[in-house]
Amino acid sequence: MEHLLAVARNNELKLKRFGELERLLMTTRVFSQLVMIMLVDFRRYFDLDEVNLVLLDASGDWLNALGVVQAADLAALGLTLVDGEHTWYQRYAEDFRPYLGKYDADIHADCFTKTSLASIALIPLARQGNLYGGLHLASRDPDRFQAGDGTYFLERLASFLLMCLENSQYFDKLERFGLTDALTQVNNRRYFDARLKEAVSHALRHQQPLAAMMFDLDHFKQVNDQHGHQGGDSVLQQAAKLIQDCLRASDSFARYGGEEFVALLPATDTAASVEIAERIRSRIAEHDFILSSTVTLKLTVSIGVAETELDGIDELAAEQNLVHEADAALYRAKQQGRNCVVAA
Ligand SMILES: Nc1nc2c(ncn2[C@@H]2O[C@H](COP(=O)(O)OP(=O)(O)OP(=O)(O)O)[C@@H](O)[C@H]2O)c(=O)[nH]1
Repeated sequence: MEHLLAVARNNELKLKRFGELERLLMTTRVFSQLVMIMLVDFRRYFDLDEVNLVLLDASGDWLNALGVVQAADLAALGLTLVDGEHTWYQRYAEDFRPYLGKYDADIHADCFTKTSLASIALIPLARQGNLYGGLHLASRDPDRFQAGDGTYFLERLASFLLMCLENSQYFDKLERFGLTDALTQVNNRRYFDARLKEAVSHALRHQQPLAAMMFDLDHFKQVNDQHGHQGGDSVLQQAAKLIQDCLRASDSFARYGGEEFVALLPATDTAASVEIAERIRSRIAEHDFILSSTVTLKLTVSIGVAETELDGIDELAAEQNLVHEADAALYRAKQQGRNCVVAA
C-alpha cells in the first residue's frame, strides 16, 4: 500500500513537471530557445545521457532563422540541420514510428556522439506521411527504452514538438519581414545591428577574427539626377545582389541606409577581406547596370574594411569600433579618389 502510494505521488509529480515543460514549450516563440529547451532541459527533465535533434532543412528556413553563428553553437549542443536525405531519414522512412531499444553502435552511431549508451529512443517528427526531423534520446541504462514499450507518450510529444517548432518558424518569418529592406530585399539596418552583437560576442569568445566592410556607391546622386529615382532604385537593387553574390552564406550583409551597404565576415582577417572587397569592387566596376532595354550604365563602389580587436576590449566597444573604423576607412577610400578598397 505504502509502495503504491509512493508510485502514485511520484507519477503525479512527473505529470506536474511535464505540464510545466509543455507550458514552457508552448510559450516559447523563438526557434533557438525552443531548441535549447529540447536539447538541454529535456536531458535534465527526462534524466537522459544524450539528446539530439535532427531537422530536415531542404529550404534553409531553419538555418535562416538561426543564422550560421547560432546554428554552429546549437550544433555543439546536439542540433543537426540536414539539407538532403540522410541515413537517419531512411531509418524512419518505412512507417515513421519511434524506435525504442538497444543502442547498436554499428547502426546508430550517426544519431549520437557518445558511445557508452545502452538504450535509445529515435522519435520521428512526422505528420501526414511527411517527415520533418527526429528527436533522439539515449540512456546508459539498458532498461530505459525497450522494444515493446508503449510509444503513445513519445508520439504525442513528437507531434507537440513539431507544432511548437513550426509555430516558431511562423513567428520568425513575421519578424523577418521587419528585418528586410523593402527595396533591395536584403537585410536592413536593424538586422545588421542584431547580427553585429552576436558576431562580435562570438569573435571575442572564440578569439576569431571578424571583419566588417562598408560599401558606398560612387557619385550615386548623379544616377538619380540623370536617370530618375526609379533608375537609382534599380541600380541599388542590382548592386545589392552583386555584392551579396560575392559573399558567403555565413557572412551577414545588409543595406545600411541610402546607397550604403555593410557586411560582416566571421572568421576572416583584414588580408582576406581586402581580397574579397577587391573582388567585389572590380565586379561592380565591370558590371553593366541595366536600366531599360536601351539604357545601361557603369558605376563604381568605394569600400572600407576593418577587423575587430580581440584583446582587452569589451563587446560594446568592439562593436562600435568595428563599424566606426570600417566607416573611417570608407571615408578615406572616397578621399583617395573612389573606386578603391581601403583597410583601417
Ligand atoms: N534612388 C534612390 N536614391 C537614394 C536612395 N537612398 C538614398 N538615395 C540617394 O543617394 C544619393 C547619395 O548621394 P551623396 O551622399 O551625396 O553621395 P554620392 O552622390 O553617392 O557621392 P559619393 O558618395 O561622394 O561618391 C542621394 O542623392 C540620395 O537621394 C534610394 O532608396 N533610392
